[in-house]
Amino acid sequence: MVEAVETMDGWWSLHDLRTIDWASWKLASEAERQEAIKSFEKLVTKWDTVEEAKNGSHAMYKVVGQKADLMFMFLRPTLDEINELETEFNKSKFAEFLIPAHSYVSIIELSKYRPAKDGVDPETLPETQARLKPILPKWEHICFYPMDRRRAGDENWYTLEKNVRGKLLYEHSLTGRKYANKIKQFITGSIGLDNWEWGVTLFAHDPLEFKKIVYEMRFDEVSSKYGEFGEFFIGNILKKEDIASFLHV
Ligand code: VOV
Repeated sequence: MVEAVETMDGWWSLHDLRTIDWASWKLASEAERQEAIKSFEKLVTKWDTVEEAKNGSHAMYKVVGQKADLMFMFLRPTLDEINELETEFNKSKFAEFLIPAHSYVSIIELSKYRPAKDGVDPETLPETQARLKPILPKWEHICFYPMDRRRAGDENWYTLEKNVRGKLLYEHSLTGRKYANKIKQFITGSIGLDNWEWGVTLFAHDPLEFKKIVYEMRFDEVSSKYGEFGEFFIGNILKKEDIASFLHV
């Protein structure tokens, strides 16, 4: 029987995408719009406080294209906290002008393909803990997409021996390392949690780097033979201080 791989699981994650109902936003009174903006800013301040206390993290982006207008990525220690956060958001004045566009539930995941060094469980290392409970970068651009590992005929990831999968992922990591300082990647696992097996969230200063890394990785065996991809979402950062001008009509 093929051996599964053990995973190290960190903070829970929610990608929450919303479309702004611009028609009702424009029909609202100026006082109502101001109330909605204030409610949104208040929430962001609360999320910032959680992040400062290192009890979670968030990212907030304006989506390019018509799939949504806003993309949030929330990280919290428990699924309950994720749920509380989205419910509080849904109850806010601002949410009266938002239409859910898409959501994705997963958990920050690292896998244990490499044998433990000197018998030390990697999960106990501070650097691993920092990667499992990361503070998301506030870089200018985000790219999010879900993916699966193929399970078809001879191209079946789940019938490959663990050491073969480990080797293919090691080769994948070599391509990834070329993008150090250009791309920050967060892999969230969603097997048993959502429709795809992993979520890939990338941050970049230059959005062209998304195309470059994804293109180059398409030729790595782990992607060319065993990668299946879902919808892509691309966004530009929305800073708290720019909320009012972004929503100005
Ligand atoms: C920015 C660079 C970068 C780097 C350095 C990097 C490195 C690594 C390492 C070392 C490992 C394995 C151990 C672990 O940490 O789990 C992984 C794992 C993984 N990756 Fe990756 N990846 C990157 C980037 C990166 C990208 C751009 C993609 C999308 C691939 C594409 O074709 O569109 C991706 C996917 C994944 C996935 C889905 C997994 C989990 C697969 C599984 O079967 O378990 N990844 N990845």
